[in-house]
Amino acid sequence: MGNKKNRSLQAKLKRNREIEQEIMDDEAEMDKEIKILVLGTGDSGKTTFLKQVQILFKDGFTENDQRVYRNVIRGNLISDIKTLIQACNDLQLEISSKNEEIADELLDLKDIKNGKIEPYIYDMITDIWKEQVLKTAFKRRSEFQIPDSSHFYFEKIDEIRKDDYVPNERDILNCRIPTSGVKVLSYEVNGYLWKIVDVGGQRSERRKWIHQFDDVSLIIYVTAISEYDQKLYEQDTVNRLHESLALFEKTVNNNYFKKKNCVLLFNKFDLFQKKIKKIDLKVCFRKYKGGCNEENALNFITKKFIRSAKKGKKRVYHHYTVGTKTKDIENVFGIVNKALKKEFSKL
Ligand SMILES: Nc1nc2c(ncn2[C@@H]2O[C@H](COP(=O)(O)OP(=O)(O)OP(=O)(O)O)[C@@H](O)[C@H]2O)c(=O)[nH]1
Ligand SMILES: [Mg+2]
Repeated sequence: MGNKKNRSLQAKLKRNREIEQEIMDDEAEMDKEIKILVLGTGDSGKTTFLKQVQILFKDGFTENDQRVYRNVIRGNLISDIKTLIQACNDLQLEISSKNEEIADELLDLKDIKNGKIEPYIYDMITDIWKEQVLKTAFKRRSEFQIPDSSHFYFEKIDEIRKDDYVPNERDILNCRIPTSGVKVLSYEVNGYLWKIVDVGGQRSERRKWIHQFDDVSLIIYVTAISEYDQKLYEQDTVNRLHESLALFEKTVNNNYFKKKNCVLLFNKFDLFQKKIKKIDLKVCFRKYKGGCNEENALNFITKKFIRSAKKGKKRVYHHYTVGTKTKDIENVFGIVNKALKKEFSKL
């Protein structure tokens, strides 16, 4: 009788210990940190990805963010119009005589950072943007450097110039500020602490990457596939997609990430779809023979990237994205969870 009681007590104690251990394991798992490093060349869409994370997993943009972006958007209006006027001059696209003076005056303007632009300057930008040659220059933008989204802001200048203008999500997602240094976004989801690390992708920024290589759970590599006919901002003799492919190969095969999975985002898919109808991928890859066909071009680029990852324990998941579409990035997290599932069982 006594033995039976004793056995039952032992079993209870054993079960209690098991439960305690399960709770401890759970807590240890909860404390686990998921560090995702977002890499890629400049202008590929890394920071846009982080902005989407802020919308999806944090509370979106603060009033301070909105103020900062408003000032940048206004400042970009000036620097981008100057770039377009200069491009017209360089490409010998003649601005009509009635706007010549305006063009010269705008070219002489200093860049602004505080978001304060005189009304007559907004008027000048509005007038000159009506010039057909500026639009022609914008269409030829692969021959010089200007953000793809600049026309979006010229089109809504009447709203941007208002005293009470507050940029909406779309305005902020399209706004270009090249990253310098490292930015980390942290949040808790599914019982894990997520740390998403954004770095600058331009050549001078890449030497800072190595300081972020420890304890990485996953790499997200962003490449802008629409850039196949564009040259680097840093060196105007180098094709942007060639640079991105070479950097991907170097990154994904780096010893640090040998055993880490990678999610490869073929970004700027919207711009790619428009471009491939007119510009053959041959301008970038001489061996490509698929013509101006979206599927052929996409298959060719996808294979080039996937094949450059050496076979090993890691896996490269790929996905086509429009970085400015929140739904697209939400879908990426389905893949991210899959890629991390082995290590983080709660996902
Ligand atoms: N049309 C379009 N624009 C995009 C897409 N993804 C990003 N952009 C825009 O591309 C520009 C550059 O994006 P960023 O996220 O700043 O690029 P980045 O990789 O962080 O660049 P660096 O900080 O210089 O390394 C911004 O104006 C974005 O709005 C996309 O899929 N489609
Ligand atoms: Mg950036």
